[in-house]
Amino acid sequence: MQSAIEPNPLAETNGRYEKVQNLGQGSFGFVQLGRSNNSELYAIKFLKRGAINKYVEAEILNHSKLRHPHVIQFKEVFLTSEYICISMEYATGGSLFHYVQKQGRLKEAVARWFFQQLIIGADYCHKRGVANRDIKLENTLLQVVKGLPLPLLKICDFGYSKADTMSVAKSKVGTLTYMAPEVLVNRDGKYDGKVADIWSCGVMLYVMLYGRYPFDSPPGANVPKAAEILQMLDKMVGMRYTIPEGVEVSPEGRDLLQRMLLPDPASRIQLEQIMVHPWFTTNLPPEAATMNDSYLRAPFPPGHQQPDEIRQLLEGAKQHTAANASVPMANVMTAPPEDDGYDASIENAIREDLLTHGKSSGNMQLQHFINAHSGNMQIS
Ligand SMILES: Nc1ncnc2c1ncn2[C@@H]1O[C@H](COP(=O)(O)OP(=O)(O)OP(=O)(O)O)[C@@H](O)[C@H]1O
Repeated sequence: MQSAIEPNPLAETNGRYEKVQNLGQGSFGFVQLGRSNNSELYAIKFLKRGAINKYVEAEILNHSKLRHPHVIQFKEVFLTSEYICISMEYATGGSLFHYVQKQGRLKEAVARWFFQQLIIGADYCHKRGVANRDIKLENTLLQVVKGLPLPLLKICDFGYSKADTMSVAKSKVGTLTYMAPEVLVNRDGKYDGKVADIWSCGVMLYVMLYGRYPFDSPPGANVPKAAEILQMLDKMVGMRYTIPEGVEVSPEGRDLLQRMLLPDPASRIQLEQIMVHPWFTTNLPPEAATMNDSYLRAPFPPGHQQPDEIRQLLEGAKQHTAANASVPMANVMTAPPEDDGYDASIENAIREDLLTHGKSSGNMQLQHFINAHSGNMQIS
């Protein structure tokens, strides 16, 4: 039975979707399982219409551009009086985070199975011009497929409403553990998101193989202190990640990890190189190596929502609240508001603090790294 406090926005869709159950709550919205009027199940993410800003918009548009077996399939965006709703493929197997947590750590062959799919999915996204910027075990879902010994991996969550990197740090300390060092210190967003994704994939591989994070995240508080982030950054820059005792990983696996977790983004291994690395190519089905060429060429099916249509829908949603949501979209197209509602002051304060602490730490290697990547060459 529907509880009074559980929202059911799908009731407004005139039977297009009906709510089946709640799937979960994120920092910026909630997700429900819905059944469409042709009896298919979809995961539907609900974000408050007022929460739409340029980041949410970009991320929804990015997701809509992707069509690949290792990316959660975007279906459509629609509005209810209070929410913007993103309908997408429903992954039945939970997140890879829970899978790894349950097993403690994964055998090398199992980790490779997931990692190969992660990299092929990321390569497709990058070739479509989309960097995920929030790759982590929690954002990779599993699809159980009959006849397959292990679930398929699906990249999901294109950073809806949290594309700004330090906003992630503020909202969820855990995400910091996947963040590339150049992202942590960067002031002006001029890092390469695709190269940063490779770092995050390296952290994921490490966690799958060792059952722990390579660089401990700052403890406790919701908003981590700059000094704590600095300790983590120091380990990243010095490549001091812990190798737990008693865990055997092949030399090829360790070599790949080391190349992915290189602090200097320019020296970090690239996706094309990962895809020919001997650890990666072991047991790789021959068709997997070239599958992205076909997916990049494949046309979208008829009826696929076009970017302009999505933009128009979002624009309408931004302009109109519950009270006047029924105004036809054609009547609500006006210039986007200047203020997108995003308050960067806390993030900026943490970052400035971090850079100041780094500057005065006396650690030359750290200072050098910060100089090179903060976007402010005056720190010396
Ligand atoms: N396509 C999907 N299929 C199945 N479950 C999903 C799907 N998308 C999201 N979920 C589940 O819904 C829950 C909420 O997801 P959501 O993306 O809103 O937040 P989150 O990623 O858990 O947290 P945050 O927003 O803070 O990163 C999660 O448990 C997630 O696994």
